[in-house]
Amino acid sequence: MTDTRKTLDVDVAVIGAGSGGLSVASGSAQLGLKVVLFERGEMGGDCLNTGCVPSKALIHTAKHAQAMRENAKFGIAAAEPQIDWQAVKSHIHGVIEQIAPVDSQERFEGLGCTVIREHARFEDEKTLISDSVRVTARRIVIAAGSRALVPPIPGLADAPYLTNETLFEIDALPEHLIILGGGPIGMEMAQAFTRLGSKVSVIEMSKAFGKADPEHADLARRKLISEGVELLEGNKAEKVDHTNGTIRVTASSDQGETVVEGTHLLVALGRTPNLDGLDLEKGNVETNKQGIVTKDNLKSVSNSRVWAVGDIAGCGQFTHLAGWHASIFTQAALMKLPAKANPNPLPAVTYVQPELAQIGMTEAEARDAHGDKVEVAQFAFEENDRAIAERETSGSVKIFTKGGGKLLGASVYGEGAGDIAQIIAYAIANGQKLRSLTSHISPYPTRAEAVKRAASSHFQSTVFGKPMRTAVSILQRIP
Ligand SMILES: Cc1cc2nc3c(=O)[nH]c(=O)nc-3n(C[C@H](O)[C@H](O)[C@H](O)COP(=O)(O)OP(=O)(O)OC[C@H]3O[C@@H](n4cnc5c(N)ncnc54)[C@H](O)[C@@H]3O)c2cc1C
Ligand SMILES: NC(=O)c1ccc[n+]([C@@H]2O[C@H](COP(=O)([O-])OP(=O)(O)OC[C@H]3O[C@@H](n4cnc5c(N)ncnc54)[C@H](O)[C@@H]3O)[C@@H](O)[C@H]2O)c1
Repeated sequence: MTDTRKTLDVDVAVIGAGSGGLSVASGSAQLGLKVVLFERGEMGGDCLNTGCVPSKALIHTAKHAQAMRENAKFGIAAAEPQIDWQAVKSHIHGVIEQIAPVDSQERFEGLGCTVIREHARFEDEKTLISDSVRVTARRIVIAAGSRALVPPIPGLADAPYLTNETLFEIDALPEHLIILGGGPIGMEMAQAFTRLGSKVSVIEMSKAFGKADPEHADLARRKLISEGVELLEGNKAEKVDHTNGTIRVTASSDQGETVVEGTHLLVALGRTPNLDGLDLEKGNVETNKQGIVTKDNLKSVSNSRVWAVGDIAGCGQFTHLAGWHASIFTQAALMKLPAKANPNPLPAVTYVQPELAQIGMTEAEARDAHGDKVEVAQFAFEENDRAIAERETSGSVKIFTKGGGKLLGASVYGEGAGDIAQIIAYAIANGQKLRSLTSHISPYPTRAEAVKRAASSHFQSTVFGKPMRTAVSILQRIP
């Protein structure tokens, strides 16, 4: 049979139109390069269609529902919210539709990219093929993302389980949602569905919010439990079975076996890279369990034409990291600059309410690296006037430094933590020291004042200590 594929020769070929691939394609096209962008599914990838956007839209709905229950403290009659799940889904899809034009085929064609809505795979080290085209490219960027990891837990594959790809499409609110995994997906969805009226049980083999600051994770954990989430920590999911609409998960812990019965099951046990179907051996692209094996500038270790960005680069799964990767590709591959993918610092925000934000090193990582030199500057929202006015005072800002005020990382737990933490991320990224967080006028009353107050607390003893008091008293003699 004759091969009728159209042949294209381009500067940059991108596999995947998610957060990473779209940023690579738009940057490359705007630099005047010839770009082909392959997407086999929806433009926008996970973040827009099945990840960040629908989850945050759902979380916001749930926040409103919870506010109704808690209204009495503001002098408004509290009420149990009536949830119209179909309307909630319309809200979620409305949000996706509103953002979708930014990621659309039309927009990228407008930027000059050739968009091929097909599955791409390697033919050889410099060629990609899909059903209708054969593309040779100077640079090939793999941005094929990841999907929910479904481990070989006996019975799971045969059970009617949900993942982030199906969760936002369910017909009715779950009566009892069992969630496997207490990471960001599990905990964000646990709080949201509990607030919407589902009974939720989370089965987590270790600790929920396991990557967060332990003190802040504990506050977040208690908050979710107080709202009704059943949290089974230290419980490993070992077996799943289902009959007549009931799903049973058997979990094991040091105390023995527990069986949890529910109506729905969400698998949130981490992610696995979308490596299959790419014929990576033909492209001589080395992989491991995390994804494509790259150098520290994201270039493949085995094929110098190939680069990896986003989840498939195997070094974290965040939309902002995928965007950062795209900028590293642009600098390293296109501008030949010595850019490195190691983000400084990487923010990780879990959008439970209140939010839980981690910037750069955790305290434990800081102590591992710098031992006793690590100091913690902290300020609690209990003493923040805005937090008091809004009656949401849980949490604090914690900033981790080493001798001389070098900023290493921070953890913020509290309302708006993701926004507040950006001030610290900016300071770290620009090589500023702790003192720099005290040198601006912070508007009153804002929660972000807590950053300045935390940083200032570090200098309290210097500013108001005995030597300074003595010096000031002497200076008062000067007329
Ligand atoms: C429920 C959930 C909530 C999340 N919330 C957040 C959040 O709040 N903040 C945050 O920063 N991150 C969040 N994330 C993570 C974030 O969604 C991902 O890190 C991000 O989408 C990764 O972007 P990517 O470009 O690497 O991959 P993706 O967005 O997955 O895009 C990859 C694209 O490649 C396409 N593709 C794959 N193989 C091929 C092929 N062979 N040919 C053609 N096309 C192909 C896929 O169809 C897909 O569209 C969340 C994830 C989930 C699941
Ligand atoms: N707000 C955000 O930025 C956001 C939100 C959602 C997802 N994400 C990204 O998606 C990634 C994946 O999230 P996730 O929550 O699916 O994964 P995760 O890897 O962060 O958490 C999975 C959890 O499952 C537990 N686990 C594993 N096997 C188990 C078993 N057999 N029984 C019980 N527990 C088990 C692990 O201990 C872990 O705590 C995140 O790491 C993050 O990068 C980000």
